[in-house]
Amino acid sequence: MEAYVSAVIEEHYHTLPLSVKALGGGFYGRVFLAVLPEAPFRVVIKLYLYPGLALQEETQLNLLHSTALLPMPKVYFVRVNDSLIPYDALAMEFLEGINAGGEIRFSKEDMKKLGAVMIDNLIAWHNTCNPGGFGKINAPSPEKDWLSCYRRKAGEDLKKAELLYRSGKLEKDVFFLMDRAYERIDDIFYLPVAKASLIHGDYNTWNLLLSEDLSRVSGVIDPFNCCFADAEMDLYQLDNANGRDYGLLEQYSQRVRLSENFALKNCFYELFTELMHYHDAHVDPIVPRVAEEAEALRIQLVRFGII
Ligand SMILES: Nc1ncnc2c1ncn2[C@@H]1O[C@H](COP(=O)(O)OP(=O)(O)OP(=O)(O)O)[C@@H](O)[C@H]1O
Repeated sequence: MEAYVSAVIEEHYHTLPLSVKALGGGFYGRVFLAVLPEAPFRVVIKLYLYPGLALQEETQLNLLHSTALLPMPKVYFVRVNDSLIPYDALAMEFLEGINAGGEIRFSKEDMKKLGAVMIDNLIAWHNTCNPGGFGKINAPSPEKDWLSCYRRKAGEDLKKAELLYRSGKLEKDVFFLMDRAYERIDDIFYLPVAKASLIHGDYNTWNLLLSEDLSRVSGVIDPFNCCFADAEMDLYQLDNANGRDYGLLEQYSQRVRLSENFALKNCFYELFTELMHYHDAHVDPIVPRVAEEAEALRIQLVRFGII
């Protein structure tokens, strides 16, 4: 893939990179740092394993960038796949820093201070609202009601879970629980959501960067399905990776009053969204993780008298 990165750079900047280094990769892409002999000197190139995602991420990064308190990479350009380079590519600014989701040797209080900054930024996004309603960025006719918007999305996620179940990749109990929960979606989402908030969609500490000396949060990357939604849809990610060490959800809930049915919605969002990712990225579900998420949802459904 490094050769494709060089080709993207050469085509756009008319010079070959001095070096190309792999930075990482996840469900949907592979990320590289290209060093150039001239400005902008360092360019991050993300190659996407599936078409369409680069343009989506560009739109999402541009909107998040304009409303963020923390640095976000500027998008330099997007290149759609063709016979020369078979991957969609997004070129963006390199942000200095180390991954906040790694092993951070820091006192509890210092971790919490960094966590507070991460939460300030998230709240700024959540306070960025679309008066037109819920849905994708630039949706021509956003939905006035969150549940009407989310019911359709969760229905699509359920179909994806069913495909995983029918191909033997998802436990029957998990799929049946999702099916039952979906049937009762009106009872789960019984409180209207007042604001169509901008969400990042993947706000966990793996997507946050810290300065080398750990003194500040140096950036946020990698939104996914960033859109105007129920702000609480962003929150299950706060407990992912080492988010609890930064006290992320705890601090968010001290700043923003969570809804009465938050715990129930949180488990629903997590299970349905995670299964969608496994399906879309063609990755086999991690059985114990999914079982744990399903059990958490089952407990909440019982607690709320829904099953
Ligand atoms: N703009 C950037 N500046 C500095 N480092 C970056 C930048 N973008 C990505 N990285 C590094 O590359 C790694 C992988 O990036 P990213 O999270 O976007 O890709 P991914 O995990 O492949 O994404 P996805 O979850 O969409 O598959 C990050 O953890 C980070 O260390």
